[in-house]
Amino acid sequence: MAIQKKNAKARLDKYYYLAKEKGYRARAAFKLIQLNKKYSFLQQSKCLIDLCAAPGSWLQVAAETMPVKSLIVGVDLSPIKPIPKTITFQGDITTDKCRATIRGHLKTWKADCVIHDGAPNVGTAWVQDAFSQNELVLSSLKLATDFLAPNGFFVTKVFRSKDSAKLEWIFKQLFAKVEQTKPPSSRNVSAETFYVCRGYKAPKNLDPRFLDPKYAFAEVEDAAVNMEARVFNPEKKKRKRDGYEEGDWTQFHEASASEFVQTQDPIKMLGSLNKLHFRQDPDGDIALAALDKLPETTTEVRLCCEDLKVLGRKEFKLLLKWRLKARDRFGFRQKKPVGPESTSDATTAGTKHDTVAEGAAGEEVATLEPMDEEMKLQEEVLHMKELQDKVKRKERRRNNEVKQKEIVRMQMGMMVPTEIGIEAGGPQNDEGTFRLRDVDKAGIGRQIVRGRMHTAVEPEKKAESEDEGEEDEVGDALEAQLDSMYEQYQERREDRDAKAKAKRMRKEANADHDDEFEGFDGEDEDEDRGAETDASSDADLLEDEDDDADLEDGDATLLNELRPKDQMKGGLSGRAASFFQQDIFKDLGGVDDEGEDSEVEKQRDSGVDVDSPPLKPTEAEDEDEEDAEPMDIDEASGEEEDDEIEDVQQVEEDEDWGSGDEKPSLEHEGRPNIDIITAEAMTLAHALATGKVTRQQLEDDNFTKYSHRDTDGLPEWFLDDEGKHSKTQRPISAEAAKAIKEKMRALNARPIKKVREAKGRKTMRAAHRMEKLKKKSEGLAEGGDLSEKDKASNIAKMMAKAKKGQNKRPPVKVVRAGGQNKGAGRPRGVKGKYKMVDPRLKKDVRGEKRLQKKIKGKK
Ligand SMILES: C[S@@+](CC[C@H](N)C(=O)[O-])C[C@H]1O[C@@H](n2cnc3c(N)ncnc32)[C@H](O)[C@@H]1O
Repeated sequence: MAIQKKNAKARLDKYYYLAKEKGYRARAAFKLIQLNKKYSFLQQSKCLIDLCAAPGSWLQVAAETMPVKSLIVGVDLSPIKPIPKTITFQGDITTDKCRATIRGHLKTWKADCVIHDGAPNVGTAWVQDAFSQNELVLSSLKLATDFLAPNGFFVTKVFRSKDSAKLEWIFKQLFAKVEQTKPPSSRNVSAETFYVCRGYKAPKNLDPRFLDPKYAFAEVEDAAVNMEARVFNPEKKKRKRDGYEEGDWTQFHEASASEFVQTQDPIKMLGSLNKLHFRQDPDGDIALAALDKLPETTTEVRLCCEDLKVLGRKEFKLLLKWRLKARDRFGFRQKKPVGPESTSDATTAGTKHDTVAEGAAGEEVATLEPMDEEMKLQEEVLHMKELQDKVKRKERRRNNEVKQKEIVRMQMGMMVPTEIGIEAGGPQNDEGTFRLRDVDKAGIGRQIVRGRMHTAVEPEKKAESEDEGEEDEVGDALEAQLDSMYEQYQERREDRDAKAKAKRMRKEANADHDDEFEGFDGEDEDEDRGAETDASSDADLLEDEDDDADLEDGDATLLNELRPKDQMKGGLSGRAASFFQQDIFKDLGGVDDEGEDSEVEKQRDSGVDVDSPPLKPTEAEDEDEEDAEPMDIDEASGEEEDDEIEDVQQVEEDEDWGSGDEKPSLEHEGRPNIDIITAEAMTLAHALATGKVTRQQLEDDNFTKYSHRDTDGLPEWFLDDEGKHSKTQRPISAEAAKAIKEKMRALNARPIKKVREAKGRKTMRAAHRMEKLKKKSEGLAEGGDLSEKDKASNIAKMMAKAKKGQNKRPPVKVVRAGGQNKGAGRPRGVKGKYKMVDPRLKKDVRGEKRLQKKIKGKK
């Protein structure tokens, strides 16, 4: 009794008290809480079935953890007191009635989770208990297969026994992931463990035998017992944890010695028996009697037969030898002819069965065919090949992953196409796109060696390109691919960034404008170029620029093409050239003069705006992230400035500049109205004006690596990138920088368009009012009844009123909240501004005022 009390006390651990404190019906609640903490299956489920649920602590946990309005059904042999948000009923989970009842509760639903904590009425015998618990698990699994939704959970308690491995195997066939775990609240002394099975595979057809305990727990023939090991390695004894073998309810097994001699499987007999006897039965066994009398049946043999369980390897050997001799005597043993084959068999077997096999040679020992040398080699080769394939597959997978990542990065705009080439080569191809071999293939290498990149004017190139047509095609395809990728990148960028789009459109507009004046189109150029390349060489063409005018049309086109675009039409850009072709410049000597031209060009290059007066930077320009900020003097440069000038002009035409006198004239006394818009230009102008530099020096200084840059044939992305970073750096003085800064500040200080408009509207309204007033006062003055004094005072009053009303704001109407003005929205019949007040607010305000008065009075 005392012992019983002690045991009962030991069971009242912290979980017991915790369960009491929290109001759970059993400490088992914490097992589910801890399982759920690890696998979070309750939160994910909207429908749950609790098998063997009484007294209901798991149901309590499920009800408080699962989402609201979840369907929770519990069943047990014992009645369950009602639990809020759950449906419970009494039933045996092994019966069809229980299945039908669950079906009735679930209707069309499928369970996301089936939990099972069943325990049969234990206590009779351990093996029996474990078996029935496992049977119960199979029954619960059967129900789970009926009701679980695909990917559902099955959580079950299993008692550790020899069948738990079989159960685990079954779980693994039905679920994607199976884990065994023991929550901390499960007592260590208990053999219970829990299986959490995730991802129900929901097979369409399931063999009923699969979940039948008869088949599921059936013993596999002799697989577990290794008789050979028992005989040849008797010293190595395995502890038998399961107790007696299934179906083997006696401890002692014996057989007659004659049976041992006659058997085909002596090893099995020696491994499983306890004794070989020589006892004669009443009906008699002649073989046994003969055996008993045999001289080979020595006392040692008899002693060994007495207790086989204590024998060692040597003794077993002795018994086997004795058996063979006896069989010889009885004529059972047919010796095989001794040949090389049998010898090799014996040797092979010998290695396996040691010396015992020698005695058994030619009769009972299983023989293995030795592996042929050639086959061995073949197998090795196959193995190597498999290994190689594996490595290749791994490599390919890695490459694919890299490519995949690259694509994702491209799609997310994290990578610009300039980076693609580098990575496109893949991990193996470190040199990537920039391999010299590829460059050479495209013929670019030879051009670089000659010191130029232009491809159109090399006659020998044509021949080469015929030979290397295929290679060029590859290069072209690559280039086209890069171009299209760059276009896609630009489009994406424009979608994201309106400034980029605005910039592109400006650029396009300018390009169109230029084309308009250049007077030839690209296609013609190409054709002409094709015709002329054979006959001309760079050197000839560049030798004498004065001969340009004498050349035929085709030659002129070709020459134009060969020069940088900036130098077209007398050193001016197409647009500038067309500008100076106007009639008004005809009589001006300086315009056509080359020196003048180049001067203008250089001024343009250095930021001197030859066409327009100082302008306020346009909104679009301000926004453009890549254009230099007005204050950002360092970043301004030749080529960009060229763009800048044209941009401003372009917008200037659309801009509303207000009064006409602000609109700049394009000319000043027949000459271009020159203004200085950058610090570089200001510095340059200052240096020229003060004679610090001469024109010659200026020209020399302007001859830089950027002067004759040939951009034809270069991809757009490259040019864009170059335009951003590769710029001429011109010197600027501190004074010039300061002056430009001041100028920009003054420009920025101008009111914005909207403010100007508002002011204009105000002025216009005032003018209207004055007009009205004027008309009224005229009427008053003409009225004959009034005296002059009255007329004057009336007019003065009217004027004063008008003046007063000018600044007067319309009154704010106070509306009482509540009644018909309940709720949101404008109160009915109220126009203009209004303020809602309620009686409470009024009272509060009054109270506040009274209080303030009191405080003041006391002071
Ligand atoms: C450990 S209790 C379950 C405790 C429960 N999980 C809780 O949290 O309260 C085991 C239950 O299994 C039930 N059980 C055993 N065999 C059953 C069967 N064939 N059908 C239904 N319930 C069964 C028992 O009645 C017992 O209530």
